[in-house]
Amino acid sequence: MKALVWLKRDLRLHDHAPLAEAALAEGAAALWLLEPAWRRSPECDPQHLAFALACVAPLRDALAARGLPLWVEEGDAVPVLQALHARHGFTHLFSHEETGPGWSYDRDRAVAAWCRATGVAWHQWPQTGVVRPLKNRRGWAGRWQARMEAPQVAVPAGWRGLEPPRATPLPLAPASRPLPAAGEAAARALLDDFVAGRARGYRRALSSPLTAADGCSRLSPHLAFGTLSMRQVHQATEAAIRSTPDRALAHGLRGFAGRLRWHCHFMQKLEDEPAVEFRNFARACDGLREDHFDRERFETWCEGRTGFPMVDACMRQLRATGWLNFRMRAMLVSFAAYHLWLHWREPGLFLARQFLDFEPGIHWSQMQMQSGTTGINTLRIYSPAKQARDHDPDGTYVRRWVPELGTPAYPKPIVDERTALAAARERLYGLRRTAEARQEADAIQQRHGSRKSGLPRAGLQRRGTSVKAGKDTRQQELF
Ligand SMILES: Cc1cc2nc3c(=O)[nH]c(=O)nc-3n(C[C@H](O)[C@H](O)[C@H](O)COP(=O)(O)OP(=O)(O)OC[C@H]3O[C@@H](n4cnc5c(N)ncnc54)[C@H](O)[C@@H]3O)c2cc1C
Repeated sequence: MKALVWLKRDLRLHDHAPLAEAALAEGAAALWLLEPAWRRSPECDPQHLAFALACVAPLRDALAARGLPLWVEEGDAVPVLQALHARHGFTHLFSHEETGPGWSYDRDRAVAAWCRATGVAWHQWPQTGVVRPLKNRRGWAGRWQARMEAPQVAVPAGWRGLEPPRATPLPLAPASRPLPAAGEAAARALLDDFVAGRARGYRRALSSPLTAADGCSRLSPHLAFGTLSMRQVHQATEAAIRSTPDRALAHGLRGFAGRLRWHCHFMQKLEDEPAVEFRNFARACDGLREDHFDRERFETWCEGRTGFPMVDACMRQLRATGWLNFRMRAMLVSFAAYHLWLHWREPGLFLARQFLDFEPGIHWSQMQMQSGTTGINTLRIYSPAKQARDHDPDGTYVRRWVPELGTPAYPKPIVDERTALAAARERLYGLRRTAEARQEADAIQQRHGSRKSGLPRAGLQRRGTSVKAGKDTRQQELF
């Protein structure tokens, strides 16, 4: 057997089944592809490229030290694989499963066809809790648990390289904004620091943009690029909970542990229904906003100049840093969807480029959830003024990001909140009351709703009338 390990969003040495399997081969190499389809895709930003390459560089060194060459190639998957196959005659292609955007789904189908035609055996391993293929959600949580508790895959002592590793220069990719430390060692240090103490204030810190940047784990880019496996994060968290005598730390860690499940729970939705990247979960919502897209409003929102200080502060923080906490992400989307009545797709693409941690399964599910198009969750309209009162009571955060507030340079509100929300509620509640929408909601819940959440079974009523922003911890109950 000659093996090629295709590294995708799994840029690590540890807990890596494809790399471990390749250690059994008589000859092996690894490949990381800089794909034009990725660079062209509307979700991709230079920060993603720069971060990925900063993860690839130390990984290539670590693999080379154990005899495995990591080739970095620019090009589409099939022609690159074809050329490498012609040169090295690999018999097996090893990779992790990917739950990605449409372009990666199409590319995987093309690669599968090429493998079949060429006689190369392509083996893919799961690396999260996402189950492929999945008939329904029964037993999903138990499977997630079993996967996360399975022993981590050991790092092989070495590989028999198809050729000696060479340190050719990596492509240059200037970042569009400052990046956090990249690579497996940085990811591990961040995880260790969090579970050893920083998680103590997690539950208190996560909602306010003043405290969340330090109080949250900040592991999301590492999970998105795979410098850590979900299993590593889960096991480190559970080990810390078991061993710490500090009850406050254990409490914080338990809150964090729950969110790790959400990661995979949301990704599973895209795996099960890839089209939700492009269209509404609830088809009853088709046509609701599509024909009302106001580009000027959209651009004002993107620029952080809506005249709603909390919204603008969050947008400006996000644009400057590539990260924002969950509650404020939700508020930005709710504002775009309800106050500005914008369909979620374009705002979602814009945000995908801003989020260093862009993870399609979470992202598109959340975009739709916060826009009220999933058909099953409570409509959640965030009041920017209330979020400011609750999470930035003395205005420190807003002043930091909107220094011109209170001067003529700051714009007037782009919409009248009361009128905009009244219109939004009327349209959405009117729609939800229809028999078709209710029937469809039952089907969506059967397919995508969490069985552990206590959601009503099909046929039993969902409420769907609340307009308050509740606690983040109730989020899973909603979708
Ligand atoms: C509109 C919108 C879009 C989002 N897009 C993304 C995205 O592209 N990528 C992404 O990783 N997260 C996304 N999230 C979820 C969440 O905001 C981020 O995971 C979190 O802010 C990342 O910071 P952290 O790692 O410090 O999180 P922590 O609070 O420390 O949580 C740890 C991990 O748990 C998972 N997690 C936490 N909250 C959620 C959640 N609500 N849903 C699913 N998983 C969660 C993430 O993997 C996260 O890294 C989105 C949320 C919203 C409202």
